[in-house]
Amino acid sequence: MSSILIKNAQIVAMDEKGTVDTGDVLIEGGVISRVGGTIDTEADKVIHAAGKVLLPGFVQTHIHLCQTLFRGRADDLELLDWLKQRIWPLEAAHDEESIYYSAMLGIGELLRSGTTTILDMETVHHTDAAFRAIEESGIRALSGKVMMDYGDEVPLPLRENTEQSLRDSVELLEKWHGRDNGRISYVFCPRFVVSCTEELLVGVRNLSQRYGVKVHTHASENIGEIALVERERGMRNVAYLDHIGLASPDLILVHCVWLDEAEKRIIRERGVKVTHCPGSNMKLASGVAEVPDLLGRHIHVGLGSDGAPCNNTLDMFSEMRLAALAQKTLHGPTVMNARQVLRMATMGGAEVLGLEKEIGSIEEGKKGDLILLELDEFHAYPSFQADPYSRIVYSAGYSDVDTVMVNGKLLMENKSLLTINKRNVLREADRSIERLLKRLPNIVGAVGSKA
Ligand SMILES: N[C@@H](CCSC[C@H]1O[C@@H](n2cnc3c(=O)[nH]cnc32)[C@H](O)[C@@H]1O)C(=O)O
Ligand SMILES: [Zn+2]
Repeated sequence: MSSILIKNAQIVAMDEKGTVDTGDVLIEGGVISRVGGTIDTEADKVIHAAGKVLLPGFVQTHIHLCQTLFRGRADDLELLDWLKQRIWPLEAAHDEESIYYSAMLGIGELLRSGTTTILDMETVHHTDAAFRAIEESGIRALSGKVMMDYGDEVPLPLRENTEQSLRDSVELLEKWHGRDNGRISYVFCPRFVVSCTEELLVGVRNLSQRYGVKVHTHASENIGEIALVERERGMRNVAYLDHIGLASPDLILVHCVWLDEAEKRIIRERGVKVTHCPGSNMKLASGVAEVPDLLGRHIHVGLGSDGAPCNNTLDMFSEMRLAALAQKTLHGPTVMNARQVLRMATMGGAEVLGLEKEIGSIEEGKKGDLILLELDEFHAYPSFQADPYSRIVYSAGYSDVDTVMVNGKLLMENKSLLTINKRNVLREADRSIERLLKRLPNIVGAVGSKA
């Protein structure tokens, strides 16, 4: 049984009590076995962490690894142009290799900046390649192929047959769900109501119940979407999802910017989970989700950066900052304080994923998903009696993360990734997007070379 002993860290535990304490943490067999005080024991590895901050790894509850290769290729566009002229054609041009490097590029960025768990929505095809990247990298992930079987504007290569979409999903589920002692999970990912038939959504509901697997979808991101759903399905978006039986504790809705009172009640009463993506919502001008209101209703809300082309980083520090500042602009400076935001980035995300007993805080019995921040820098000083939450949320950043572990396995040490060959991934990401852009005109004639 391998063990890691972390010595003299400032432990910001993110437990219910809000423990902040300087001391040692022992991880044995991938699990946190002791927290706090001085632990004098032998360990396979000892990390001297004096002056560093020990945190639970960040949990991001909405990512599109398959879109990391499209970073910077869909900026400053109207949302539907963003989606239909750029993202869908680009996704349609993916092959196994480009999916793999898109995922590796994204995971490299996520681990480098302290994210240890993700909820990831892939594209229609080649999802095996994303799972391979997830498996090799060591990140904790729930992932699934996107499902879309409806809509004239969906490019043909992405437009699925209903039965086939369900079958392909189950095939991936049977192959990947529960891999590596549950580090990898499958999740059903119908893209959003506007691109799914009712038959598909009901099929997803039945399979989710049969296999005990979660469902993740975009919902109520923009005004046009909810109007379209209301026109076509005769109900508001979340009300419709409830009507067809999808609203349950296993449903994770991302965005939820445009909810009415009845929909908020549905979410609360059915135990539906919510993901907030402030960077994406601001960049695509979707609106500002009513997060303080949702939290006030005891709805579980996690944070995510969405795909690289609508953010454009996958950095949780940036997302935390935006989550706080966006609400202050609207509701005054006292809402969304630093501790609340950090909770959303850790325990809040764990609750959204149903993993609150396993990750999200530093407590005995939880998995060794931990990060260390090295804050010995101008931007994080003075450190004298500094409020740790303020320091982490408002001052710290991407490059301060220096150690990352998942399941007690070191994935980054001294700012160097151990499971990902950075040089190779950067080079192959460039080659992959170059080849993908060459394929693009053949796949979707309508898309110009600028895409
Ligand atoms: N990041 C996400 C979604 C971006 S599209 C943003 C929103 O546009 C919505 N949408 C898609 N097609 C239409 C449409 O034809 N009219 C109005 N809204 C749409 C859709 O529901 C989604 O919430 C992704 O990569 O899939
Ligand atoms: Zn998204």
